Amino acid sequence: QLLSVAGTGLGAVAAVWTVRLLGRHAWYTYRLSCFSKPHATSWLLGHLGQMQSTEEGLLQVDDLVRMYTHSCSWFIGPFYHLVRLFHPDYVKPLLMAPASITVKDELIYGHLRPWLGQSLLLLNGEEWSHRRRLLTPAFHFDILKNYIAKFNSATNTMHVRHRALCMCEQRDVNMLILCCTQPLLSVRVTACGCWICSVFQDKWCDLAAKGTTNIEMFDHVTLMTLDSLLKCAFSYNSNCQRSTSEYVSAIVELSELIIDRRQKILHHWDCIYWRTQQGKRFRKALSIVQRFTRKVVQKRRALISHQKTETDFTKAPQRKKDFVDIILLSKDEEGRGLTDEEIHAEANTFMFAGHDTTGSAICWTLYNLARHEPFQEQCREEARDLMQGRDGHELEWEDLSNLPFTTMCIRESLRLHAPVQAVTRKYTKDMTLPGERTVPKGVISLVSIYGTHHNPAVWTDPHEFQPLRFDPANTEGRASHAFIPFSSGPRNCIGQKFALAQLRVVVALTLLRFRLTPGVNPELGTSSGGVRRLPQLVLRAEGGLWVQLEPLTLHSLEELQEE
Ligand code: HEM
Repeated sequence: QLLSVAGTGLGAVAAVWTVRLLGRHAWYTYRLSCFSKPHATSWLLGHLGQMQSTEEGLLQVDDLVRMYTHSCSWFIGPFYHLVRLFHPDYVKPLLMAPASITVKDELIYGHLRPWLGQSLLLLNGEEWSHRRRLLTPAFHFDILKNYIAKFNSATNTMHVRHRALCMCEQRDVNMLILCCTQPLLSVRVTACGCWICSVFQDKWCDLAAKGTTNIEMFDHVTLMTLDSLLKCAFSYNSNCQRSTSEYVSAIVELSELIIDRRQKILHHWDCIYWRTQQGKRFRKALSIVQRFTRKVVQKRRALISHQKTETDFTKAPQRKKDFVDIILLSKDEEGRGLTDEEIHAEANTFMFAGHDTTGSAICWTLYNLARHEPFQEQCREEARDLMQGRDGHELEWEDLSNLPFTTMCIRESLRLHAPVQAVTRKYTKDMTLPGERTVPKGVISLVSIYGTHHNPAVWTDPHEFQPLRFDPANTEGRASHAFIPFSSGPRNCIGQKFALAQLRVVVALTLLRFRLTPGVNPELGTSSGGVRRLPQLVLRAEGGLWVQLEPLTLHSLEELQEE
């Protein structure tokens, strides 16, 4: 009897829930009728399963943009209602809306919360404004200048031939590779009998010297961006480009698990996810990352409290301020700083938001230049002119503004292959768009960066790589929100100057040292001209992005002093 009462109770709750869900669905369908709606599978399931994170998914966006020019509505079962926007005039009012009425929706951002916590990327309203004010100084030019040497050094590590010092004579030696138990592990014996056992990863010059000129860029470049972020955030030299780092592997694993979770609808529910294998792996990787961040922050706080004043601290010999130093010292108007918990969240966000995005931008820029030899040559000439008469192989802060053509190529690549394909928002009030259309409060607005960057109503030949679009002489009259790789408005990317600085350093140094041509994916046997784009957390390529390297200055590279 008890069971049947419980059953009736549950049935009643389910019925009320279903009626409410359908009522809500009908209401949003009515409110969104001012937007065009692409063909849906049914009145109930809508466009469920039609949005794909594949090449076909991007081609589908191209079709929507061609057909609807500025926007359309979309719904995923009766659960989620979206407005998809892909025209600057429609994107602008939403991105420029005050952050006080903007909410990051949990559908896209919720899975990041266990890792990033209450950080700038995920906060809303007043808490977000307060945090943004506190963090903005950490991205000031004066701070970014200090990072240029770290960008150079991380790039050098990616490029140069590994040098080993003979233990007894303290000089370079030719090494014999004795055994290779794993692809990366090798015991190396020097001519004089010293041995060095380490986990090595061959770098671009090593590979080229061994005759491997066809390389996949994503793995190399992602490790390089992680290496430099660790140096900038924590002054930590992880050596992760040469040997395995537990922390770096954990970050890579977390990013992969987030993509995996997004794609499995049942894994969206915490009560299911944490019981799965993936959930358990996520927890394990997370604990490694959190332990690392906690340790660095604790150490640094202790160091600061040992210094009598802030001035003493900043005057501490040799070490320039890193991201953690700055956020540990930042105070609001009332003298309030961030708690340890908040600092962990921001440091984790810095690593998450900075590594894949910049890595993707670097790979696609190099790929586009590999496919366009004359543009590549022009960038190389620009970099050579800059370095002429110099002893060093390093770019300096002042050099960055003297690479106008390279910067145009980077911008064009960010347009054609934007690392972040879309951002989403919910608004706490109705938002009016051109043509008397209204996005009702609570509906998800999906700002398609890809769609806006490939909109033929905005860009001529949108699928062509044409850097001169970004020549100042050609940008006049372009809509302010036509180019939005870093989003725009109050919640734009706080790290964009950091990313652009790193991009210029990596691209210029790479072109000074290597000639790039399109590579061949050995598994698919296709040249990278036929690459299939893969929009995940950031834009990648199925089977990787391959280029052919031709070293231009091997001799001088070998002379480079590694840190
Ligand atoms: C090419 C590289 C990058 C691209 C394309 C990029 C793109 C973006 C985009 C589109 C957003 C808006 C996200 C949203 O509204 O949901 C964003 C936000 C953000 N980005 Fe970046 N980003 C890049 C590099 C970086 C770097 C290097 C850092 C830090 C070191 C960073 C830190 C952040 C943070 C903290 C936010 C949140 C800002 C806020 O909500 O106030 N990004 N980024």
